[in-house]
Order: sequence, then C-alpha cells, then structure tokens
Amino acid sequence: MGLQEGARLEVNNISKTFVEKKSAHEVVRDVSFSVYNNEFLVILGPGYCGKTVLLNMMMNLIKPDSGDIILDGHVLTEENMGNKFAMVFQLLGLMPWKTVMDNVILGLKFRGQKKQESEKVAQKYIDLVGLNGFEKNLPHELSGGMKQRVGIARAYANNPEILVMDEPFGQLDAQTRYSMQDEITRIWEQDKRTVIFVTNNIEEAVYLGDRIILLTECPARVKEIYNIDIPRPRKTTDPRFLELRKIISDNTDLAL
Ligand SMILES: Nc1ncnc2c1ncn2[C@@H]1O[C@H](COP(=O)(O)OP(=O)(O)OP(=O)(O)O)[C@@H](O)[C@H]1O
Repeated sequence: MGLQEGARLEVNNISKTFVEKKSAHEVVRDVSFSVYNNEFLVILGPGYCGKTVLLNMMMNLIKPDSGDIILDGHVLTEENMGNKFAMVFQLLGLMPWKTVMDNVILGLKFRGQKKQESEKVAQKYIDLVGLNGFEKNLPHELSGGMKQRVGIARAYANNPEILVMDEPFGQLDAQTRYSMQDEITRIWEQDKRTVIFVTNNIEEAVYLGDRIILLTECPARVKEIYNIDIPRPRKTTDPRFLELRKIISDNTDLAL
C-alpha cells in the first residue's frame, strides 16, 4: 500500500505476537490505516485489546513481526522520527519534587536548550493549557485535571508534529474528564498538531475525533473506520452525535 494523499503516517499490515514460555499471544493482527496531517485521530478499542502495543509500534518502541510503518514516505526509524513524536500518558510520570514549570521544561532541558529560552517556550504552553499562575506549584498541589494539563503542556513544549495520547483521561472523574475533553479540543484548535488519541470510551471518541479507528477484541484488528462529520463544538445531545454513538456501539462489544 503506498502513501495516501496527505498522510503523515501509514500503518501497513502490521501484526504482533508475543511468545513467552512456548505459548504465543497474538495481540495485533494485520492492522492498516493512515494518519493525516493535523487530524485528530481516535483509536477506539476494548481494554487489553492491544491499543498500547499498536501505539508502541507506531512510535518505533516495539518492532512489528510483519508489516511496516511509513512516516512521511519513509520506513519509520529512530533517525527519521527524531523529535516528531511526543506522548501524553494516563499515568503522567510527573516528577513530584519538581514544580509545574520544571516538569514542563524537562524535555527541553534534555535537548540542551538554554534555561531562559526553555522557560519562554514552557510558559507559552503553561498559558495555553490554562495553568498561568501555577508555575511554582508542585504536582501534589494540583487536581487530577490540572496534572493532566501539565502533561499536555510538557508534550506540546517539545514541539512535536505528532502528539500521541494513550487514554490520557482514563483516571479522571467524569466531570473532570468532560472538561478535559473540551480543553484538549480547544488546545488542539488553537495550536494544531496531528493527534493520535487512544480510548476505550465511545462517547469520548465521537466527541473528540475527526476519524475513529475502531478495533476489535484481542488480537486487535481494524473493524471499521468512521469519519465524524459533526462540527465543533460538539454536543453529546446532538441527534447526529447520538446516531453515530449508536452505530459504533452496535458494531462493538464495548460497554459505554
Ligand atoms: N511485552 C509484552 N509481552 C507479552 N505480552 C504483552 C506485552 N505487552 C503487552 N502484552 C499483552 O498484550 C495485550 C494487549 O495489551 P495492551 O496494553 O496493548 O492493551 P490495551 O488495549 O492498551 O489495554 P488498556 O485499554 O487496558 O490500556 C495484553 O494482554 C498484554 O498482556
């Protein structure tokens, strides 16, 4: 399969089986899809279906057994991926002894940027995620949603072209989760990047995505790809929203 028009990333027929003590565990089977420039792509699948393994292959952290990943027309390697990717995790990995500013600056520091320049970049993204005034706070002084914002600011500060988010709101209470969904939409609309967002929540997928890649139970296969043709800001009560949610729900074993 060649590179499709406008595609940044092409996942071509990738499969992965883990072999442990002579038993084989097939986790990803023959998965193919494209990721387009600056789109908000959601990967939706049930728990343990292989979403993280798939993401890890897309980020060159795990080698697929077969198939390949094409980034901007070339097979993905450490060299050509450079600093193009940044990741936001469900469990954030914030340094508890470091302030918001120091946590956001971390990646820039690793790359040897000067402190003053790093602080300027970090401040831009601290402002973007709405944490102005909390620069000197420590993570334990922040709510779950605010910590998640720090994670997003840190990812953005590294200036990635592709932002990968692995169930970033999975640990948040429902109310905070809804407000973070609005926040991530606002941030992405203000500073567009290619986003690959993983979730097991259908409503979240329909609320956020330009497109949804629906995966099956393990081993993960692509069950369907949906274009979400609902203008933003979206409303969960919109008839088209409810219709799409039902169509996807009827096509999967996922519980809402
Ligand atoms: N390095 C590994 N060795 C062996 N098995 C693994 C390895 N990594 C993942 N697996 C298995 O692959 C399956 C899919 O795991 P994965 O973490 O990708 O699921 P997931 O869809 O991201 O789940 P969740 O929604 O809970 O995050 C699991 O059964 C897991 O135990």
